[in-house]
Amino acid sequence: MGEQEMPTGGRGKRRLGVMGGTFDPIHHGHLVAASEVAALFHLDEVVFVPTGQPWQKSDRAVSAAEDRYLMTVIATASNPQFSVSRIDIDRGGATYTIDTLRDLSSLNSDSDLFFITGADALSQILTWRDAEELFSLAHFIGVTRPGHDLTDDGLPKGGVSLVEVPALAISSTDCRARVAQGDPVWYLVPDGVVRYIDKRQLYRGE
Ligand SMILES: Nc1ncnc2c1ncn2[C@@H]1O[C@H](COP(=O)(O)OP(=O)(O)OP(=O)(O)O)[C@@H](O)[C@H]1O
Ligand SMILES: O=C(O)c1ccc[n+]([C@@H]2O[C@H](COP(=O)([O-])O)[C@@H](O)[C@H]2O)c1
Repeated sequence: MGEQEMPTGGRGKRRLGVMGGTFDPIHHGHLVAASEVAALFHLDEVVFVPTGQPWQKSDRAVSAAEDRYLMTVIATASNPQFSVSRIDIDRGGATYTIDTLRDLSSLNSDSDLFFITGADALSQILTWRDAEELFSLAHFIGVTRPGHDLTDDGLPKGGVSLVEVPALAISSTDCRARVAQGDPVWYLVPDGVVRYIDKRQLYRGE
C-alpha cells in the first residue's frame, strides 16, 4: 500500500492499534501481523485484546480466559509497543467488537483506533454485531493469511486497508492439535507460551 493511501487520522492524535483474538494460544502469526501493521501505519501502541466468550467459536471448548490472557501477556511482554487489555474478559458475556471499540475509544479519547484482523476474520465481519457501526469507531486493517483470500468486497470504501504481511501458516487450531498429539510447538509460539502450555497442561486431552 502506498504512503499516500494511508489514513492519517486526527491531527496530533495517538495512533492505537487493536489486535483482537481468542489467542488459544497466541502464536507468531498474531505477533508478526501486529508488528508489521504497527510499523506500516506508524502506530504508537498495539493493544492485544483477548476475547471473553467468542460467540462464533461456541461450537468448541475454549480455554479459560485467564490462561489465554496470561499467554498473551507472556508473548507480548518484551515489546515496549505492545500491551494487553482485559476489557473483553472483564465485561463478561459474549464478546462483540462493537463493545471493545466503544470501550477503548472512551478510554483513549486522545487516540485514533486501528483494528487489525486477518483475512479470514475480515471476510466474516458483516456477520458481526452492529457491523455497519464498527467502521465509524476504527479504521480496519486486513492482513494476508495463508489459505485465505484478502478482500474488502462489501465493506465501506475508505474504512479498510489491506496489507501484505510475511506469510506464516500457523493457526491456534494447529497448535492445539500438535500439543494433543505430543508434537512440538516450539518456534510456532513464543518460548514462554510453550512453557506455559506445559505448566498448565493445556490442550492435552483434545
Ligand atoms: N497466521 C496468521 N496470519 C495472519 N493473521 C492471523 C494469523 N493467525 C490468526 N490471525 C488473525 O488474528 C486474529 C485472532 O485470531 P485467532 O485468535 O482466532 O487465531 P486463529 O489461529 O485463527 O485461531 P483458531 O485456529 O483457534 O481459529 C484474527 O483476526 C485472525 O485472522
Ligand atoms: O463482534 C462480533 O460479533 C465478532 C464476532 C466474531 C469475532 N469478533 C472479533 O474478531 C476478533 C478475532 O476473533 P477470533 O474469534 O477469530 O479469535 C476478536 O477480536 C473477536 O472479538 C467479533
